[in-house]
Amino acid sequence: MADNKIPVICVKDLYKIYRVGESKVRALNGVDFTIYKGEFCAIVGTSGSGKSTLLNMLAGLEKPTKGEIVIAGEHIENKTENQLVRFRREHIGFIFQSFNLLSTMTALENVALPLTFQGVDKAKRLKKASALLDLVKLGKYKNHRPTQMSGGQQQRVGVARALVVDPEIIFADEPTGNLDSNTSREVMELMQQVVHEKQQTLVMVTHDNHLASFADRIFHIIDGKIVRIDDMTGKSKEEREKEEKKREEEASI
Ligand SMILES: Nc1ncnc2c1ncn2[C@@H]1O[C@H](COP(=O)(O)OP(=O)(O)OP(=O)(O)O)[C@@H](O)[C@H]1O
Repeated sequence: MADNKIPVICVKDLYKIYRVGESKVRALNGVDFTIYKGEFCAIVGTSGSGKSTLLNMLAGLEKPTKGEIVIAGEHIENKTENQLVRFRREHIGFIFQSFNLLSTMTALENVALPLTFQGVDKAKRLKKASALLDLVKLGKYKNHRPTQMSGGQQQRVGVARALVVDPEIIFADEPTGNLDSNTSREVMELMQQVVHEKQQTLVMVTHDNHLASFADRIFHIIDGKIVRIDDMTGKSKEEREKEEKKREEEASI
């Protein structure tokens, strides 16, 4: 990460309280943090800890009960639905667990699709999509449809599609949930490399400590609160694995 840190996501005193009948669920219970340009951050926690709620708030898909969210310099908590649609289109890329690729389109067409919405002309769209598929090492699969590719290859198409519009910020929700461990590692290393090269900002939510260990910083969420942030910046793969093992041992005590 650069020395001059540029804040990209600032969250202040964030609460999300759901009412279920007579009772209240504090899905987010006072969350504060800042994420900087060029960072890969993982939000890790068990099922029901509040990860998806937090990601939905950051993406403006749900309104907080209380608190502030500033993304790329703009407060998003008070934006209208139309403003949010435009905001997401201009600043944010999404990578989901289910790849959400269109089955009737080739890999190239799937990756080029988001550029259509930006009004980019066809020749440019295909050129850019092609370069992205080369980047995710799918140069030979440009004309394959999703059903003609493995799960890992489809996920890499999903990564290429999220990156094709050069989003400042990428949100990923369990991005390798359907993949085996080797393919997961490949996808994570790819995301790590691309985010650092392009100085984008990646926020990933996961329940998996091993996946989280690929991040620069790991935010641990329990019962709607960030209880600890581990800084892994500059640590080697071996050091990360050692720390992950230590965390697992601590968790089992
Ligand atoms: N729409 C809703 N109405 C009521 N309660 C909700 C709603 N959405 C989430 N919750 C509750 O808020 C808490 C946090 O849920 P959330 O989905 O954010 O957890 P999570 O960490 O993403 O879990 P998982 O890994 O299982 O997806 C849980 O107790 C959940 O039951």
